[in-house]
Amino acid sequence: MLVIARRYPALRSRLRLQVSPNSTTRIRFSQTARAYEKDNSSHEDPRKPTGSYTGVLSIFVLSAAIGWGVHSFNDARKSSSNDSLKRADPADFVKYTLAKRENISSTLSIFTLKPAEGLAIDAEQLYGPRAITSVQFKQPQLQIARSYTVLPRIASQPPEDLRFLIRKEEKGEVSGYLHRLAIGSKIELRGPSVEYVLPEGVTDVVFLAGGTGIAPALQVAEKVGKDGIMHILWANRKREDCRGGKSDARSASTSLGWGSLRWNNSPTIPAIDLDAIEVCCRNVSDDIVHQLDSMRALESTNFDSKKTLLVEYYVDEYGLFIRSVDVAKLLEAAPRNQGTRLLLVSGPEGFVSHWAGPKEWSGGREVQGPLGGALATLDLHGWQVVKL
Ligand SMILES: Cc1cc2nc3c(=O)[nH]c(=O)nc-3n(C[C@H](O)[C@H](O)[C@H](O)COP(=O)(O)OP(=O)(O)OC[C@H]3O[C@@H](n4cnc5c(N)ncnc54)[C@H](O)[C@@H]3O)c2cc1C
Repeated sequence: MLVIARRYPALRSRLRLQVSPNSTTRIRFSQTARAYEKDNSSHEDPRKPTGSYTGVLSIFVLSAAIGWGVHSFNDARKSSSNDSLKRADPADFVKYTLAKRENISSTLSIFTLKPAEGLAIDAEQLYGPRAITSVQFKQPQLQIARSYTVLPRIASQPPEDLRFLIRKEEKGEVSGYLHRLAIGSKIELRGPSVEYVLPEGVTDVVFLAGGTGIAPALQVAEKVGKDGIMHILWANRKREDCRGGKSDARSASTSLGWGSLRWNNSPTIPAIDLDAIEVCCRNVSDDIVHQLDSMRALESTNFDSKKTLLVEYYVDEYGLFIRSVDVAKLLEAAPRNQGTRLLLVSGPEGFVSHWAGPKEWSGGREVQGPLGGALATLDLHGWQVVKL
């Protein structure tokens, strides 16, 4: 039965709806508040104050009032957006409203959902510090569900909203249904399911992402942050799915030089000059390329200005494919740090199988299965491979 379920995704999810959802891991947050202490003693102005004390006092009172006002406004915003929402049990479906659907390309859209009935998926678990999570969407007529990976939050996003990158599959039951829904429709979600928990002390990540496999890559990038260096190799069938995306290898070869990146002597990833072979424009301001660019910019503002997030774009229709030889060189070039080195693979079944061999089913759950595919032929020098 499990073999049948793997071959026929629709049946697989039908089975899934009848069993309990994937176990979830509760992760505690340790919130670190940074205090910036100023030692003013060495910066005292020896000059006498020129304004009157009344003037100084009025400015002080005014600033205090504004400060209090801003504080209360923020508090009010927090309580209206978060505190009024109850956390849903991960096993129960909860209703969300489809607030926005932005078409990225002819088949890809970003869905923005808002809680509809005062219940919301537990954000602490969903965006937990080391958990890579997904959420199940229900197709109510067929009573089947499919998993989708939540995108990390962007600056303009209200905290209770959820964003997903969803491909409309040809004859896809759930993805087709979601793409047909009118704005304002209700959608039932449950979760989160924890797909993977990042180990402590990750210093290096290479992420091979195929199509929508970029969603978990974004989650990993956000969680690894500046603590490690991450290299995403993102393959798309069509340029329309990643239009505007510029590879770091290309900019490195022209302006920065590989020496300025942490992985010195880094590989001969082909300089992908996509701009030279196309004239394209971006029409969605909050698309995935934009989100990646923002993360790249954020993560290169560390003290030594070295980039900690690097992205290479590959496009099948232009004959630009990720090559095993490039992956091998990338793994080899990474410094032998003490920390954990992860080689993550995510995307459609065919993509994951090609690189790391198929995932397997065991006890009603999808498990890693043995390492196969192209990566099994490489010398991995201690890199741990994980199929997502
Ligand atoms: C953890 C996880 C996270 C995921 N995250 C995302 C994400 O962020 N974004 C995303 O777009 N997808 C994601 N997916 C994939 C997603 O869950 C669905 O598998 C995908 O949307 C297709 O579902 P569907 O119901 O639309 O298609 P299905 O109806 O399952 O069909 C899929 C394909 O199989 C074919 N097919 C279906 N039934 C049969 C049959 N009986 N015989 C032959 N062929 C058949 C269809 O024609 C179609 O091409 C994720 C999957 C997992 C497991």
